[in-house]
Amino acid sequence: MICTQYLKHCYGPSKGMKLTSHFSCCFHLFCFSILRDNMGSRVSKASTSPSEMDPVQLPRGYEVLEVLGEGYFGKVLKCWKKDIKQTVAVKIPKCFENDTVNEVSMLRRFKHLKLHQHNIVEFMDCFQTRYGKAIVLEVLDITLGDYLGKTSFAPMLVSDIRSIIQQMGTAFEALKGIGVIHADLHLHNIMIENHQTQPFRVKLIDFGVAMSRSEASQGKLLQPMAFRSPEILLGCPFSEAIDMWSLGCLMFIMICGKLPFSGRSEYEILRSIIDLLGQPEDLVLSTGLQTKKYFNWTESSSWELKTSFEYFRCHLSTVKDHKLQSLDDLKKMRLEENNGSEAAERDQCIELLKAMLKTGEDERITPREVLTHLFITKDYPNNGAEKSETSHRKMMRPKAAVLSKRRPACPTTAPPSTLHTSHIPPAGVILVQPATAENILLLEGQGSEVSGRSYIDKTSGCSAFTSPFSSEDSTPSPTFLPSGVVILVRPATAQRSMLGDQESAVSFQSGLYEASVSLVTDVESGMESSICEASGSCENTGAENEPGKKKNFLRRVFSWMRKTFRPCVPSVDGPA
Ligand SMILES: Nc1ncnc2c1ncn2[C@@H]1O[C@H](COP(=O)(O)OP(=O)(O)OP(=O)(O)O)[C@@H](O)[C@H]1O
Repeated sequence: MICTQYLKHCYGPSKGMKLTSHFSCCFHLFCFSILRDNMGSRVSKASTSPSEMDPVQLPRGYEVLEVLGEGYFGKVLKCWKKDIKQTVAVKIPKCFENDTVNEVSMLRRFKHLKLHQHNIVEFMDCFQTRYGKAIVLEVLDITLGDYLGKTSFAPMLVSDIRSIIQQMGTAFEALKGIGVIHADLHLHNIMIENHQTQPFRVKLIDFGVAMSRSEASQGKLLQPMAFRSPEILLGCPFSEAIDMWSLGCLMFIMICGKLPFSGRSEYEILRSIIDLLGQPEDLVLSTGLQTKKYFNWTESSSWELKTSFEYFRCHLSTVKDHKLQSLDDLKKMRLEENNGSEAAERDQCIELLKAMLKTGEDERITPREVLTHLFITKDYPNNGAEKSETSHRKMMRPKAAVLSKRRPACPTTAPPSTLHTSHIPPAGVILVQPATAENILLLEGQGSEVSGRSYIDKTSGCSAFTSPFSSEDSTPSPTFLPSGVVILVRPATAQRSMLGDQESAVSFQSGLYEASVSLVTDVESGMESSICEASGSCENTGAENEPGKKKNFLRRVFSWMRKTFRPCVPSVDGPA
C-alpha cells in the first residue's frame, strides 16, 4: 500500500526542494517510491498558510512562523518564543486521542538527565492546548529522510554513515541506560541539526510511543512495518534490541539507498527478512504469539514459513527493493575512487550492519557494542586526519576544502578512450559520486528550472552528463541525478550489452540503473500516475492535464537512460 501521507511529504514544497518541473516531480516520485511503504508518514513544511499553521490558540508568548512538519500524532510549528527570544519547535497534538502525556513525561525525564547531550532532542517546555499538552523543543533542521530525499537516496559515504551510526549509538546507549525503548525509529525520527553547516550532526526525536522496559509486554504492535523487528512481527518478548534492528534497517538504506525488507503486509516483510537473513531460530519462533499465523509446524518438528498461497489464499508476486542474496554482497560496493581503505572500512561497516540485523534479539548488537565496534573505532588510513578532529569541526570545515578532499577526480561519461586509466573502476564496479551535503548545497541554489546538463556541470565542476535532447528540443532537459550522482560506466561490449538487457541479471552495483528500469516499468503500468492521484502531489505541476505527453516524455528519457547507463555486470560474482 502506498503511503499517501509519506508521498505528500516527499513532494510537498519542503525547504530546499523545488519541485516545479514535471520531470523532477516524477523523478522524485520514482526515487521515493523505493521507500514508500510504511516508513513513517510525514508532511514536512507542508504549508505555511496561517489557518493551518495555527490549529490551536497558542499562548501569547509564542508567534507562529511556519510549519516544520507533521506526523501521525502531531503538527510541529516553528515559533518565536518571546521571553527567551529564541525560535523553538512546538509539537501540537492533532486531536484528543493523541495524548502527549507519555511523551511529555519521557522528555521531562530526559531533560533532567541532560540527554540532549547524548544526541536526543532537547525538551524546553510544554503548555496546555485544546487537545492536550503541546511540547516545546529545540528547532532542528531536516529529517534524515528529507536529506536522503534531496540526494535521491544516493548511497552515502562510509565516513558519513559512521558519523550518524555513532551518534545514534550514543542516543540508544543513553536510552538503554535508563531502560527506555524508542519503538518508532524511522527515517523521519532522526533529524539533522543543520544540514548546511553540520550535515551529519543528528538527533533522535519523537518519543510518542517510547516506553520503559517494564512496559514492554509481548504482543504490542510497534515500529513502522518496514523497520519492524522479527520479535515484534512474531509477537515474541522484546526489549531495547528492537531499536537496534530499526537502526540496522536505516543503516542499510544509508549504505545502498534501498529498503532491506519490503512488502505490503507483515507476512511479506517476514518473508523478505527470511530471504535475506534466514529463518529465526525455532527457539525464538516458539515464543511468538503470532508464529502460527505465519508458520506451519512440520512433521519433522520444525517451523516452516507458510507459502503465500497458504497465507493469502492466492499467489503473490514478491516486492523486492534489491537483489542481494546476503548482506555480504554489500561489501562489493565502492563509492570513493581515491580511498584506498574503502574496502576495509566497508567490510567493517557491513559487519556492524550484520550484527544489528540479527534475527535473534539475544545475538543482536547492543548500543554499547556499536560504539566499540571496529567500524566506529578503528583509525582507517584515509580518515585518520578527520578522526583527530571533533565531528563538529569536521562538519564546519570550509566547503571548498571538503569538496577538494571528498570529490574524486572529475568523473566523466566521456568516451572510455578519453578516460585516464586510473579512473577506470575495476570490473563490475560502478563508481557513484556520492551526494554529499556540499553537492546538495550547490544544488539548492539552482532549483529545478536549470537544465540537466548545467545542473550537473555546476555540481561536479565537469561535464559529466550529457542531455539526451538536442538544444532545439523544446522539452526541458531532465533534471536527473539531481544530487550530483555521476556514474562511471565501462564500455558496453556485446557481451555486457546482452547481460544488460536481461534485467534479472543486473547486479547490485547497478542499482541505480535497475531503479531507472523499475521506473520505466512503473510508468508503463500506470503506477506513477496513480501515485500522483493518491498523493495529490502533481497538482502544482499541471502535469495531470497532459498525461499522454508526460508518459511519452518519461518513456523517452528512460529509454535513453537505459541505453546510456548500460550496467556493468560482474562476470562471476554479482548477485542475480
Ligand atoms: N524539533 C524539531 N525541529 C524541527 N522539526 C521537527 C522537530 N520535531 C519534529 N519535527 C518535524 O515534524 C515531524 C513530525 O514530528 P514527530 O515525529 O515528533 O511527530 P509524530 O506525530 O509523533 O510522528 P509519528 O507519526 O512518527 O508518530 C518530523 O518528522 C519533523 O519533520
